[in-house]
Amino acid sequence: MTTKQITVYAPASMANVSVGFDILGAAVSPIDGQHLGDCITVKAADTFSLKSEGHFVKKLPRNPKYNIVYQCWERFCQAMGKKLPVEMTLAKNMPIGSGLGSSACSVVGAFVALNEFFDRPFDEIQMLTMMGELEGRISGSVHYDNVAPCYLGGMQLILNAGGVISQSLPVFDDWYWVMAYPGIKVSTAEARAILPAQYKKQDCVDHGRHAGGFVHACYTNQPKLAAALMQDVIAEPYRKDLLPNFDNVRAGVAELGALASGISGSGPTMFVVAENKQQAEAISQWLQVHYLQNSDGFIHICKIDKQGARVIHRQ
Ligand SMILES: Nc1ncnc2c1ncn2[C@@H]1O[C@H](COP(=O)(O)OP(=O)(O)OP(=O)(O)O)[C@@H](O)[C@H]1O
Ligand SMILES: N[C@@H](CCO)C(=O)O
Repeated sequence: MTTKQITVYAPASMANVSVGFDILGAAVSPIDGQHLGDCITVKAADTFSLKSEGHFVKKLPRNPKYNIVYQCWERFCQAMGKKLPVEMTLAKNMPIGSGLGSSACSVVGAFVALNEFFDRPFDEIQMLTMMGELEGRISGSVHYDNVAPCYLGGMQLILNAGGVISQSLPVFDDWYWVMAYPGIKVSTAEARAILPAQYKKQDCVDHGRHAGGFVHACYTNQPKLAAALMQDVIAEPYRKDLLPNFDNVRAGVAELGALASGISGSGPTMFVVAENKQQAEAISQWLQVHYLQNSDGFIHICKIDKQGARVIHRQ
């Protein structure tokens, strides 16, 4: 008899996308088919256990109870009203504190794997609510701009009104997203703590124009206008010093024809938008030399991942 087992892949995500601090995020996956995200397996067992493996496992908390996957299991059991004896395995393929939604990958992967294993007791809203809660424990406040795209795929606009948490935006299918992780860590909680508590009126007006204009450009299929509006007056001016040589790197990729560039989530990963594959490859090579800081760093040429978290193995 085979033991019931499910493995879920939860993709990386880029929160904010420059124009939508805490309200916009997109899932991304490399065009070469590699997995950029965590994989979580849930298997039938007599007692609960959690095992972690993968390239970035050494960066996880030593005590498994501090692993967010353990806390997701506890929260899922609480929602089910009973302790669920399963063996969970986290393949930690994402660097922590990267700006690629590493904790969101673990949170989404854990909830989706448990929900699939127990034949979907929870609907999309219940799942997203629990995911936001768990992500909030780590970063200090509930924001859905990593968990929603990682779970649902595509580019997600966080609405949080009228019983709706998030809905997808149309995306520009031609765009390539070059994601460059320099290999250093930026803590989300710390990158949030350095932001001002209040903003000038002109910044609020510009932010509304950029965010509203970007959504309009997506719906009216105007890629050049959308790219021109990808500006961040909320986080980037305060966070850019956390990234290595941000202004020079941005100027360098612009010279290579990049349509836009910015900080992925709270950094230090940078995203760069290229209008074709050849340009994406040239930008990737340039970033390899000018942005990566050590051997942990990497660059992936990505497309928006429209599927989001998915079962990749079931038995
Ligand atoms: N499974 C897990 N994956 C990632 N981080 C975890 C996990 N379990 C616990 N943590 C802890 O959560 C914190 C995650 O920090 P942080 O939010 O800065 O990283 P992140 O999720 O990678 O950020 P970002 O969303 O910018 O990629 C770290 O202190 C880390 O030790
Ligand atoms: N919107 C969040 C995402 C963190 O990954 C922030 O920028 O702080």
